[in-house]
Amino acid sequence: MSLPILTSAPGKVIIFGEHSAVFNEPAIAASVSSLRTYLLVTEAETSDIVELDFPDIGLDHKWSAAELSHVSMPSKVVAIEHFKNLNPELNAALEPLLKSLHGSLQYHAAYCFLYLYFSLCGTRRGVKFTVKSSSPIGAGLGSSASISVCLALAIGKLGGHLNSKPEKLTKLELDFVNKWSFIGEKCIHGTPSGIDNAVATYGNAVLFQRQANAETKSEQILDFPQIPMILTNTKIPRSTKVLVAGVKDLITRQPEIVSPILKSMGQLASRGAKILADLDDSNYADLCELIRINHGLLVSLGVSHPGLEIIKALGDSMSIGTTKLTGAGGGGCALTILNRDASPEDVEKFKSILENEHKYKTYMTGLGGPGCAFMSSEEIKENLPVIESLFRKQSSVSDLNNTLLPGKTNLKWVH
Ligand SMILES: Nc1ncnc2c1ncn2[C@@H]1O[C@H](COP(=O)(O)OP(=O)(O)OP(=O)(O)O)[C@@H](O)[C@H]1O
Ligand SMILES: C[C@@](O)(CCO)CC(=O)[O-]
Ligand SMILES: [Mg+2]
Repeated sequence: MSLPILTSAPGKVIIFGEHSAVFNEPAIAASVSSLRTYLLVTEAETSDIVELDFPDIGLDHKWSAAELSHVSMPSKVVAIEHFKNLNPELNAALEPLLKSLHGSLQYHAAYCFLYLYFSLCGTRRGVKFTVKSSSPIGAGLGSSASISVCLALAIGKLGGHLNSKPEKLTKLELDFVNKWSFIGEKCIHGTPSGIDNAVATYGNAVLFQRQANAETKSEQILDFPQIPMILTNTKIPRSTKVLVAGVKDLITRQPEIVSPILKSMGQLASRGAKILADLDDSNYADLCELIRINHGLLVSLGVSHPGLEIIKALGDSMSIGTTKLTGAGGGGCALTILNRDASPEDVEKFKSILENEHKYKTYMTGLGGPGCAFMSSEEIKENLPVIESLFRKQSSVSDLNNTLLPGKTNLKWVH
């Protein structure tokens, strides 16, 4: 596909089953309609470099043709070969390209990019990749999966793997994006379950389960109910990679105790899926009860944080709803499912205490909605000045959403 290329993918909220999903238990997640990542691929200033411009994490890096020439492409573009273990030769070859990057945010984003770039289109030079996100980064709402999906789709197109139909992404193409974005997630956090990239690829909501043979089973939940919910970002930084590794260590130390907890979490997700398929006044309290139990089990795995417990304690003491951490925990976000009778005044008070006293950020966003998408080169070219201005450092989340949010603007996205 010719340049420019523009891709997008949503963030997600895990309703049931974070952490247990990594250990092959079922889990439920939904895409978040208004929190998305966008990737623009354009010609670089010179024809012999590859440039990353990721202003959200302060990364602007150029690799020269000479540096890139030391890495050879893996011989076969078969995702399954990278599934269990990332390719050790490619990893070793990428190390010198990554050594000047600062901190884990930049390192992991660039590693994910380079791995997909060399696997899917490694000889192309003179390209610049710019990423902007309206989703908070490293906060439990699937930012790593949404950037991985944007990269897998754009690089898949650049490498000529995904150009079968101009007017839609076929099922096979979505499966390709899902597989390669899972590999991108592996670069970012080691042992992902694959639930985040599945939701970011296919959209809507999924009942997901990783299989023992590393394959995944995800059932789309098309009519996901709009559960009245507040998402609160504590802004406490954390890393999914570190938290997932911590749970693995705990299982190794306490297998008899922790394995049944993970099993219980899987049961919560299965039971939750049945309730969500038929949610009404009669079973709403059951849903809230499952949410409360899931949070308690996550606390027992050691992945909560005092900052998340503030949200839970406030929600409980105001009797406004039921709170559970979402995503990997350790900071980041919690969701509060509002009680049916929560008054608008109480909801406002709850949000205002969190925002003003604790300096947290709250969101009320719809769940479900489109997965990954791209824009045709013609559509981008017609709107290039506007689109390029959005990818500059100073553009805000509302600028991004006002102009680019799929389904909400006049620009045509292809799904
Ligand atoms: N907009 C972005 N620009 C650059 N890098 C990003 C962006 N969004 C995410 N990333 C990459 O994703 C990493 C964050 O991934 P991490 O899995 O820790 O958090 P998360 O995906 O937001 O939360 P969770 O996995 O719990 O849902 C960052 O370190 C960075 O490398
Ligand atoms: C913590 C975790 O379960 C969810 C992160 O959003 C990790 C994963 O499933 O990959
Ligand atoms: Mg992540």
